Amino acid sequence: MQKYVIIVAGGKGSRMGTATPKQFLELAGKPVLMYTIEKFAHTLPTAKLIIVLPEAEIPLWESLVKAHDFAIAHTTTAGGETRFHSVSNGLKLVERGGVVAIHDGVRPFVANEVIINSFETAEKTGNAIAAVSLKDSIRSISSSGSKAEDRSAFKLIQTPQTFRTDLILDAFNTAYQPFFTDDASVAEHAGHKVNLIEGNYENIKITTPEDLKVAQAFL
Ligand SMILES: Nc1ccn([C@@H]2O[C@H](COP(=O)(O)OP(=O)(O)OP(=O)(O)O)[C@@H](O)[C@H]2O)c(=O)n1
Ligand SMILES: C[C@](O)(CO)[C@H](O)COP(=O)(O)O
Repeated sequence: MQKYVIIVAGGKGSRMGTATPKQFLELAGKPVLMYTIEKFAHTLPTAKLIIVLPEAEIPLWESLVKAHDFAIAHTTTAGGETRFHSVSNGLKLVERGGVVAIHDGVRPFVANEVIINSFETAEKTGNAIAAVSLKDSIRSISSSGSKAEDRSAFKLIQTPQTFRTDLILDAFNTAYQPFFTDDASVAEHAGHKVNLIEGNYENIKITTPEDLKVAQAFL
């Protein structure tokens, strides 16, 4: 089966608060997005890599590719208003009959084993969604205050979220809903049972400034 990887890097990074979107910020002299692409390229050398970028930042990416002599073959496409729209644009470059991992460009520390397991599981079952258990206590919040909850009833959801391409192409053939915060929610909305696989705790989503300090430590 042909393997595809869609790396979504079409966001603005508003919570990071930097003028340059976080996916292009450098860690030890190299943009975050290059680390993420390298991880997939080295783990799955035959996969087709599709990188979704903010339309206005495509020239910036092209200049970074030149400046860093970045030689990994990939196709770029423009993102959309939300992550759902960016994934939809990436899926336009994917054929039926394959398997596709959808991964956040700002999660450079995904483990090789997680990537491999996600493809093996998705090929067998239709989908594989990386997740980890909570380490902190949790409380639900309501107008009357807060209440302790059973953390074993919850998981933190990561990417990659990997699917047979027929399943996810059909699932994304729907109107955007605000609760589509990831690809699993789109597949579930289309009636599919979501299969969780073990993620890795280093696989943080670089979102706010302190995450950059953690990322430095993981290099
Ligand atoms: N319209 C969008 C929004 C997000 N993403 C990508 O989805 C991933 C996870 O999103 P998030 O961390 O929320 O990134 P941003 O939307 O850029 O951040 P913020 O919400 O702080 O603006 C990121 O790699 C981001 O670039 C995307 O491709 N297109
Ligand atoms: C896809 C995701 O990374 C899974 O945890 C997450 O849902 C993205 O959320 P965000 O609202 O774009 O930060």
